[in-house]
Amino acid sequence: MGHEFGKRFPANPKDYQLHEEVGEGVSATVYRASCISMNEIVAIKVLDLEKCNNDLDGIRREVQTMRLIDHPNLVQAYCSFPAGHKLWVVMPYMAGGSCLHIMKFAHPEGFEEPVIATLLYEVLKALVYLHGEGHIHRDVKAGNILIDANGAVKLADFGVAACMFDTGDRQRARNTFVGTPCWMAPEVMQQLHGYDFKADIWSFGITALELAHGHAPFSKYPPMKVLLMTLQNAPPGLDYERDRKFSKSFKEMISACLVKDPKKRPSSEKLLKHHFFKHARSKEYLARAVLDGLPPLGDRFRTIKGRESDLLQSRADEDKDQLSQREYIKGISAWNFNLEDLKKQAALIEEESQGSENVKVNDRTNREHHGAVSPNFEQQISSSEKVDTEDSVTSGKEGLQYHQDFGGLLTSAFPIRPLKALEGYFDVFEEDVKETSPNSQFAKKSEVESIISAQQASDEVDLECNKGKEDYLESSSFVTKNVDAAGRQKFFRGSILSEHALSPVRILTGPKEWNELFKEHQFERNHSGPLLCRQTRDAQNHLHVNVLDEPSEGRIVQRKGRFKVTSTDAGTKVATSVNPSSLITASAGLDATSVLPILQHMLQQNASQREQIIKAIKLVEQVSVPHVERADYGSAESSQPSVAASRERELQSYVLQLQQRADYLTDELQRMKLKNSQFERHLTSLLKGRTPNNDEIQETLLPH
Ligand SMILES: Nc1ncnc2c1ncn2[C@@H]1O[C@H](COP(=O)(O)OP(=O)(O)OP(=O)(O)O)[C@@H](O)[C@H]1O
Repeated sequence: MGHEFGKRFPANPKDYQLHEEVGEGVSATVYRASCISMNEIVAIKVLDLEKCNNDLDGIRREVQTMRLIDHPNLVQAYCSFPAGHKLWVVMPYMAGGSCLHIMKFAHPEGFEEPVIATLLYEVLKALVYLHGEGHIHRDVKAGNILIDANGAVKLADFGVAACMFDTGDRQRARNTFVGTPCWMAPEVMQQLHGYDFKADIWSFGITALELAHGHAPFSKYPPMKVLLMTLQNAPPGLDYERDRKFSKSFKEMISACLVKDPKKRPSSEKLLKHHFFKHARSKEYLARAVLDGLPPLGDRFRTIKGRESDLLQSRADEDKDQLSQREYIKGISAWNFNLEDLKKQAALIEEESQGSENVKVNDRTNREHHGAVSPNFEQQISSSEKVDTEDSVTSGKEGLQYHQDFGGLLTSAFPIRPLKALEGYFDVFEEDVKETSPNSQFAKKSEVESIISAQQASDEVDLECNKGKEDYLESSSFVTKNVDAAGRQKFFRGSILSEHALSPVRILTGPKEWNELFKEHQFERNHSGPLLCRQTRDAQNHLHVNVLDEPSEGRIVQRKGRFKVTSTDAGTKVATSVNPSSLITASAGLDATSVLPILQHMLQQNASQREQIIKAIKLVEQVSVPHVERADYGSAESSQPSVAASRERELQSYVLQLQQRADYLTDELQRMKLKNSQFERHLTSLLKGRTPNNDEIQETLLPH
């Protein structure tokens, strides 16, 4: 093949002498080497086939692409050949190393603007060529921008490059989840409509920020959180205040690249004409500005590696969320996701507000300048910001707040099917994704869905059944009245037990009332059918919250096939309480992956409590009837009025007690039913892929 100067490089390991290591990726180690016969320094990338997870097709593609491309700004392969279990790829030696390494070594705060303009201009020329040839690079980042001893810039690493002209399986592969999270375009994460070369433009914009700051946006967060933040936050950008040293044209160029709608991003060709690139300078300038005074690449590589291993050592005992930083230091890449790490990191995702605060401030500025955030994302942002507690009263507040917290939590944590985005890349089974997807579009007719619809149907019947009780409920003192903005009366039923102490006794004056009560509760038994059915099925499917499971690994809050999310934090909250209201409070602080199982757990709790109440009512009925009969019999038999009177008083007091108990149980049952229907409505609306609005939330709080 031999591109350079028409030379043909030998395809035999014996013709090369490996020197020091100059770079390391997940699947490969790069050495400075000599081609003995040609007396030339080259770089040899030694790909460990065993570490490549049998992705031989991927390797073949990488090598093929590297050999076919022919552009001064792309690292070409001179030749490649097997050596034992390894594959050697011979390529030009880029003595300056990667921009990431240079930054780590000498520019931790990033480069000056003229350097950035020069680097990016060269990279962009490479992209124009690649895109023109129908390739998407898919891994544009500082770690893949190499500089040679003369200051020439080349884009490297075609490990995940894809061809736009691929069809069939290869086209499907093109639409999979590859790249490095911080640099990955939202549409690549989403996998809704596939993506094209505009994905590289997004990564290019992120790389610009990386070169400006020394690190990519969100780089301190775990990959899973990066995904969520990229999807839900407005695009990152240069801050008009903090990044004052950078020009307006630089800020505008980045803004143009980091538009969430790929259609609104410029093509590489168009971007090349951006006035920012007028600041680009010569390779001589770059060599002077960046490489002067740097030790040889091998030495730098050793120093950086040493520093990193020291850092890793000193952080060995640190908290798990430091993991992301270490990943970044290692140079996290498309190929070095550790599935176990990722799962753990996923479990560590906390509520966004804290971490994304800075970004959001910045985002606002960006949004003003972008004006191009897709409506979808705007909606996601605003829905998570939506909070309105004005018309809630003490008892209702708790429930309303919960609904808002819960809705917000889910909206923010599941902006666009994160598991769907991970499908095919991590070992998340298709059926797992369907099961967990809040959007039923991805599920056939999921079990949860069918249970919900069964429950809804049963709720409708229940509404009919409860019509007659409205008066009773409204007159009850523990139905808290409130007036909404439209002047309608709203009723919030509190769940505080002390309220029941104040509730008026519902006097059951005769067998007719007892009968009615009995009928009502018979109906409740039917009503609870689907819930019990769900409990059984859930138990079979291990969908329940395993409160006491696997303590050594942290609590399992979700077990889905092989995808297991663990969270010590969440687990503690779940484990310490089985009281639904405390679960509600706890859930506000949980990561979203754990909310649905908690909700299921609460529903199960409600169902079993309901069953207990019904049993208790039956017991009360059985106990009370013989007593009444005995009273009648006793009074008929007795000829002594005083004995009869005292017996009657005794019985009356007993009946009263039973009535109070029955009342309490009825109320309890009502509350449980109310809670159930709230949760079910929530679940239904979540399955329909939207957050209920305030009216719907309030409606769910009304007694039925
Ligand atoms: N031709 C070269 N000359 C000098 N250094 C190189 C060359 N090619 C690669 N490197 C160095 O080796 C590192 C790893 O190379 P490369 O990115 O190709 O490996 P990889 O396993 O594909 O990496 P990744 O983990 O990013 O996928 C680069 O970041 C760079 O620092």
